[in-house]
Amino acid sequence: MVITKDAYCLDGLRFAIKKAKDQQTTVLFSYVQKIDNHDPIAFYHAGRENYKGQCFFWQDPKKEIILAGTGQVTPLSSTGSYDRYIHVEKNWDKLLRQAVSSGESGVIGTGPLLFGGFSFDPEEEKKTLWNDFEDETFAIPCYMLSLIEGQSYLTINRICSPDDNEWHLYKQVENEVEELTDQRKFSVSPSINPLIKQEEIHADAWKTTVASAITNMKHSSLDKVVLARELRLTFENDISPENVLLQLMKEQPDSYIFSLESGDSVFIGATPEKLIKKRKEQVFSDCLAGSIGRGEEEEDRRLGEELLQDRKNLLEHQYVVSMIKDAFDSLCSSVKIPDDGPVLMKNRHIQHLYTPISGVCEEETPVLEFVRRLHPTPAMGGMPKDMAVTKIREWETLERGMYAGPLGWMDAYGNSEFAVGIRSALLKGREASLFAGGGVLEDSTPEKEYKETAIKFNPMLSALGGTMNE
Ligand SMILES: C=C(O[C@H]1C=CC=C(C(=O)O)[C@@H]1O)C(=O)O
Ligand SMILES: [Mg+2]
Repeated sequence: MVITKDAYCLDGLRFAIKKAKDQQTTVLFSYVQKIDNHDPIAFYHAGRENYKGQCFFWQDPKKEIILAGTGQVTPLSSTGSYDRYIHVEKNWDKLLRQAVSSGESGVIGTGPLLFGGFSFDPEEEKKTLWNDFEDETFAIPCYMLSLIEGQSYLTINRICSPDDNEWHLYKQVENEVEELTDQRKFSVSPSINPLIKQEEIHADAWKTTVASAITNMKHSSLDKVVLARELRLTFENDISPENVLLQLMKEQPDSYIFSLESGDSVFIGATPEKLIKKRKEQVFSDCLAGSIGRGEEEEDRRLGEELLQDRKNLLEHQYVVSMIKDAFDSLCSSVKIPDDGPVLMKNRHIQHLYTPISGVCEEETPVLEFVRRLHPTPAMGGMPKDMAVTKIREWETLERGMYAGPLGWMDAYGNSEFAVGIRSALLKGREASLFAGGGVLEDSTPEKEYKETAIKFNPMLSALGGTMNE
């Protein structure tokens, strides 16, 4: 990527178009500007007026990086059966090699940035629920607001061709930016949207599947499989993703809050689970598996203690730790895991066993090499990995689509972060499909797993305004 010293967007555009002319190619142009503090949901909302189906939102648990993107300069096309991680990485590298960046360059989470997600299993039989999404749905936004350490940055991205005119492009961008950053237009009032129907999809059949998975595990080398189910909600009016995001930000402040739009669908959620965070040579992941509900003070403490002592949950967690450790060991020169066992991670509706893991790798190691080796961890798939994915394909009746898949971003400066798309829902007009799964082991019971998944629906149920599970 060429970083120009141009302080003005127009100068940078001129440089990019000249480069496109000289090399008879297309050039990704990126301009970054510091702007006055701006509300990311207002930006997202404004973006949906012209770019509905092409917006995204991201907020990490520490609120280090908040992103709201709108429009797509170029979606990364899907090519069928290949290594999808290499495909995304190669296309991204190719675009960056030709890129020109100007303005405030070099700030994490600004400038050219690829945002999107991978489906859980590209070999899953496609029905209709997820037909708006590809197995890898990634794009570079036309406009992006980044909140980094309290400072707002606006990124403008464009693909420049040899015969583009800089004035023409500049005027177009200027008008669009004005519309997007006009906060006066913004009033997301938590509108009343009555719930018409709330339906658990094949709950009894799911319990039967869990029971036969348990039997299967007793007679095979399958140690763990995560089985998921669906809850479907219908509202009177179209669901507003802005309202859902606002609610999630309020209720799940310690989770990743995300939305990824494609066509008429919005994949949205508040996931507590990091898959991989990369800051140059530093990498981090979360081992999160093993769950119990929350209670009033004393009850909550007792539940936490119970979880920390529970053999089944500790084993369910341990499979995740050892798999993530192996993946880190294969790519890192050093790996750190606390040696005093898991601690509790408490969110509004649920508590989990949690072990953080970190490592140091070569700065050049592609983040998607980590994603490839990690996904799906035994918290999303099972153990052994390939066998569990095959069994999920065979046994589950829901369409997972992007649920439990890696979702996140990569910037041009060696920073990236992917979470796993759980505690999530697919919104389509008036309908929401919520997903929740649980780690099934030999000594699971279908009833307990059923209750655990019921609790896991609650973050999305609460944000959408559904009837909460106990
Ligand atoms: C698969 C989900 O959660 C995973 C993450 C944390 C704890 C889990 C568990 O205890 O079963 C699951 O492995 C989900 O929320 O849909
Ligand atoms: Mg569990």
